[in-house]
Amino acid sequence: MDKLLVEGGKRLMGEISISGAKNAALPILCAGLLTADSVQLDNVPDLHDVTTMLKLLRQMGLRAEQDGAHVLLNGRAIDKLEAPYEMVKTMRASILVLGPLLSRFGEAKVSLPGGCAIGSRPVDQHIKGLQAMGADIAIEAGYIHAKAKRLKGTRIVTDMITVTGTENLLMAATLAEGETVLENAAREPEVTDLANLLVKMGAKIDGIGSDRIVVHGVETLHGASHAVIADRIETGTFLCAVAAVGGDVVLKNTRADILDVVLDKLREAGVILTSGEDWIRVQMAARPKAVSFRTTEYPGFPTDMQAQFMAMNCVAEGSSRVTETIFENRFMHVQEMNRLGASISIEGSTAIIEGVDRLVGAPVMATDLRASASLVIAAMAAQGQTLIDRIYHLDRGYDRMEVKLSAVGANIQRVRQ
Ligand SMILES: CC(=O)N[C@H]1[C@@H](OP(=O)(O)OP(=O)(O)OC[C@H]2O[C@@H](n3ccc(=O)[nH]c3=O)[C@H](O)[C@@H]2O)O[C@H](CO)[C@@H](O)[C@@H]1O
Ligand SMILES: C=C(OP(=O)(O)O)C(=O)O
Repeated sequence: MDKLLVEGGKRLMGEISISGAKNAALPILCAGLLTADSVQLDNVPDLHDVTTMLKLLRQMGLRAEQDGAHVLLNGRAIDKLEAPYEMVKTMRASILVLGPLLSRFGEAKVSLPGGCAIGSRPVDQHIKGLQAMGADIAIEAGYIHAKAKRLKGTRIVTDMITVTGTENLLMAATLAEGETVLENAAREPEVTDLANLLVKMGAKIDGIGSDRIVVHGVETLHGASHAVIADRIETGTFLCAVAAVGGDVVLKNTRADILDVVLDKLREAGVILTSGEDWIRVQMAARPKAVSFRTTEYPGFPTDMQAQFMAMNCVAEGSSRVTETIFENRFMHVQEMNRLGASISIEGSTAIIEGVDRLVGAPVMATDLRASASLVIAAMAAQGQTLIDRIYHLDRGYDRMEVKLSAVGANIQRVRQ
């Protein structure tokens, strides 16, 4: 099994190119199920989750040709309307095939995802929305089995804001009969990116980027070309790395306008940031100042950046409070950071971090995707060597993270033990 061996204490200098967003690429690949024409995608990141999604879509009969960041999809010959447990268990985003399959083919069978390290993560809102659109849904032997001759537009108010829930219902609504109103919709930039592709495919959507999306169903969708939006979480992860260890790095192929709150918090920590249309420069010469925050839905502070900021706070001057409001169990990195000498205690959904003068390398274990990234940052800020186990979590969502960081001066090696 692969591990990362990190020698800490190196400053970061140079340029990093940011990949396309995992959380946009995954729903966008599923949108290929909605048409018999070709969908041409660019800026698709090279990640295990993308590989898993392509495998899942191919076994349904979707043709997918991948050449680096280009992916060409064709949904003419789809003949299997099922997402099996073996795939869904390795990637929860597999649930995103449910809406498109049901809407275009009138049937879908998708394994229930089950819980994961960061929380129970039910999909009841996806089911509730599709039922409101007239789907007949049975839960049998761990599978969601959904049928509908043709989905019918309606007004859906989800109990909470859900990102993949909004995406599933949005895709389903494009081919439904009549008007669907999605109230309490997620406003994440990745939802907007998906909606922009759907419009290029002929979907009629109003309110894109707002919490009230109105979809006027059409009979069929056609092919389109689209470049996946930059990964704001990969961007934020590298910004936190520079904030924690110091340096001067330019992040290319990214956008500052989808990272407002994250950039504000970094400035509060003492980081110097400048940006242009598709780049962000991060400079850090001093020890960071501790920053407190609560995670919330976009445009608030993203839960997917919580662990990486905590790594920075571990070595910051002063104490901070970090409250997680989206997932009930997203502090699995705390024990591991404490093994490196951090001083973090947990009170309910709040972590209290007392910044320490130094962390010291030790063996640690990654428990989920962003926890893994936060351990890489903590290890880079620590003295000596840290061996990070279970990095398959990291590979699920980062495009060659250790290669990109090593190119700007980090000392990180992938080892097989
Ligand atoms: C592939 C993808 O895009 N993943 C992102 C997506 O996950 P995902 O879409 O799974 O997260 P949601 O936005 O759905 O979850 C938000 C909250 O709603 C709850 N919930 C959600 C749906 C539902 O039917 N019932 C329910 O109770 C969840 O358990 C969670 O507590 O948004 C999360 C929140 O920004 C991010 O951390 C993930 O990186
Ligand atoms: C939680 C995440 O992803 P997923 O929803 O795919 O588990 C993430 O990207 O941090």
